Amino acid sequence: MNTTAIALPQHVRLVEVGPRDGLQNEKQPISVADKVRLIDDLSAAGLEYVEVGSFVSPKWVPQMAGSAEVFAQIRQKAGVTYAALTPNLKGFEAAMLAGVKEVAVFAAASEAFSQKNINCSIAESLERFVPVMEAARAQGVRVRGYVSCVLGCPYEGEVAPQQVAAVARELFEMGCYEVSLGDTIGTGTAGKTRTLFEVVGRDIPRDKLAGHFHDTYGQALANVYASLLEGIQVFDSSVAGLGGCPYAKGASGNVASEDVLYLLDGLGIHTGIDLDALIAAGERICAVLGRDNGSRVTRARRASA
Ligand SMILES: CC(C)(COP(=O)([O-])OP(=O)([O-])OC[C@H]1O[C@@H](n2cnc3c(N)ncnc32)[C@H](O)[C@@H]1OP(=O)([O-])[O-])[C@@H](O)C(=O)NCCC(=O)NCCSC(=O)C[C@@](C)(O)CC(=O)[O-]
Repeated sequence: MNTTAIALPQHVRLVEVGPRDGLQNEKQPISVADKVRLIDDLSAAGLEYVEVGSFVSPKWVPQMAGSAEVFAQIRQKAGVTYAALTPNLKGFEAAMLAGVKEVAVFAAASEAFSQKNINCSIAESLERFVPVMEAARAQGVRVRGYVSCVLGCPYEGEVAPQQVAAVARELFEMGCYEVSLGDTIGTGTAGKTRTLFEVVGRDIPRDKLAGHFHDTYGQALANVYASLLEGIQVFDSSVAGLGGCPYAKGASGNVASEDVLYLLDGLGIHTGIDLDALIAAGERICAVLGRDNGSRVTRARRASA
């Protein structure tokens, strides 16, 4: 592990995945109006990137079925990227019809998770992405890439960083402008996170990598900090810590956006996001869902108010 001191970045971009990763696993129906309100609250709070939904099979992830309607109704703010997940060409075409300007493809570093999540092997998933990348290039649409299970798999256990690097490299070489490394089940620790970015960073410039940490084992903020030390400047997070993965039993939500923002604010790192507005957005959606707020910062603020 390279432990040489690295200057922390002055600016970090948060990719808000709450409306997609956060809500995709909710069992109760959530109205289009509530999703739209959440997304509009998030952009108003200063988030520059919001993952709005997915164009996946409604049989697999029913909660994302209304993504086209959500796209049609959000108030698109200038300078904000509104993205969607597309697992194949069918999803990409549906996203284009809905007016989506940026998409994400998602692969896994573990074969078993790939089968459970998208019903194909890693190699087959990468083949499916080729026509998506071609269509995206032809239409001037940017594509972000995800790799799941980068620090552990619910079915296979340990995942070697070299295995993650191989999948990430494929995504990058096929044209993903950024690859987000997902600790899907939140088992990663700070040391493993640093090693992961050191290994993947040999093939892909670090300013083309992002960290995506779930907080199942309470390690997500430590892993964000470890990633900052490795020169990573983009993090996926979910307002109020919403979420969990339908194909990773027991996985909790992403690290709460409010808590990451508190960390970054404390380090003097600029994000352009207003913490109070973000807290209000999280409280509002939690009231709609009737669930506890997963942000420690919000809970602490509430307790001291
Ligand atoms: C990938 C498939 C579609 C393969 O599913 P499949 O069953 O192998 O696909 P298929 O091509 O055989 O098609 C089966 C049916 O699905 C339809 N279909 C086919 N494609 C689409 C589409 N795009 N949109 C809508 N419908 C679609 C297709 O038309 C057909 O419909 P039928 O004839 O049975 O009525 C399926 O497995 C799927 O939708 N999986 C979704 C998985 C998902 O969304 N997981 C959560 C997101 S990933 C994640 O959360 C991790 C991440 C990114 O956050 C990072 C991390 O934390 O690790």
